Amino acid sequence: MSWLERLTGGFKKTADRLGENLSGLVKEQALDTSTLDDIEEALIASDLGPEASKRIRESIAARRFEQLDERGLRTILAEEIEKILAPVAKPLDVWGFPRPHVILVIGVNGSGKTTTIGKLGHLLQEQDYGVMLAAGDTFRAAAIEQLKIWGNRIHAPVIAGKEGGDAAGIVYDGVKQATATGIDALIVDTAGRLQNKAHLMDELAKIRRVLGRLNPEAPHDVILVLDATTGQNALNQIEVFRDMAGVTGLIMTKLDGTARGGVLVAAAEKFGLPIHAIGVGEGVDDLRPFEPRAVARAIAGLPL
Ligand SMILES: Nc1nc2c(ncn2[C@@H]2O[C@H](COP(=O)(O)OP(=O)(O)OP(=O)(O)O)[C@@H](O)[C@H]2O)c(=O)[nH]1
Repeated sequence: MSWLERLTGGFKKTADRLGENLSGLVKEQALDTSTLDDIEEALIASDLGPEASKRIRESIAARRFEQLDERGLRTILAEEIEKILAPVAKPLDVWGFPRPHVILVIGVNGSGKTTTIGKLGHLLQEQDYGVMLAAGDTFRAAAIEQLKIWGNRIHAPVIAGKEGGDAAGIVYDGVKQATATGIDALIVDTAGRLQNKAHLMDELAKIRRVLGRLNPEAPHDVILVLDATTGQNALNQIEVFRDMAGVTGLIMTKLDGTARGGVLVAAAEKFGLPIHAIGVGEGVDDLRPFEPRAVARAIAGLPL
């Protein structure tokens, strides 16, 4: 299957849900206030968030339709969603010099962090960048093992230590080795225990201090991985991690398994942070930067 086919397939549940919520709302008559209210509510119920839903409602109202059928409504929705997504759809750029460009990856356990690191590494390799992974989530042995498996899968070296070891030390070793071997991008896994915020903040602060001593510009990116299936919760996580960890961009995963893909639009409108890529599956090729138009049409349930 091509990426576009996987994308449409991935957003199918989201599009179906949106379709159900919107069904029967537009009748063969001019749009009145109560219909606009219903449309806005349907968008909120489809996880697009109050801000984006209101914005879309206002755009529809401003167009002063005499008549609007369901297909017409979907087309406008796709256009409006595209406008919201376009400013934030920014592929990750490996710009840091001296190399390596350091990417810290953060997010709560189970968000798909480790898998995303593997897929992101593969994506950068496809652009001819040399990639190294660092197992900075030393809290669980399984996380270290899983990162090694991904390293094998994409043929990227993995810097890892023992369970319970010092994450900042791993990152230090990672930068040293990446520098020595001419690696372009060092992708660092980090622990994701939000339950113990103070400890997590200390750990991230220490990683930053160590990195800053090696290269004042590092980390060049701090990417938060979000699990789309958690809906509103994903938005709360952006708020918490933005304030705590200085998030510079987002990757949203698991958009394939959920009817809550509208949360991508909510995140874009509410936070305006770059969204570097989206994940629509567990395979190595299932993470990509996205075309705002294609995603908007997939969410609206229109052919791409
Ligand atoms: N369907 C689907 N599953 C995904 C996607 N990304 C990750 N997963 C799955 O989500 C589960 C959790 O992913 P991990 O990468 O282990 O998550 P993590 O955040 O590193 O979690 P810990 O290792 O527990 O810290 C795994 O089973 C992944 O295969 C995606 O885009 N789509």
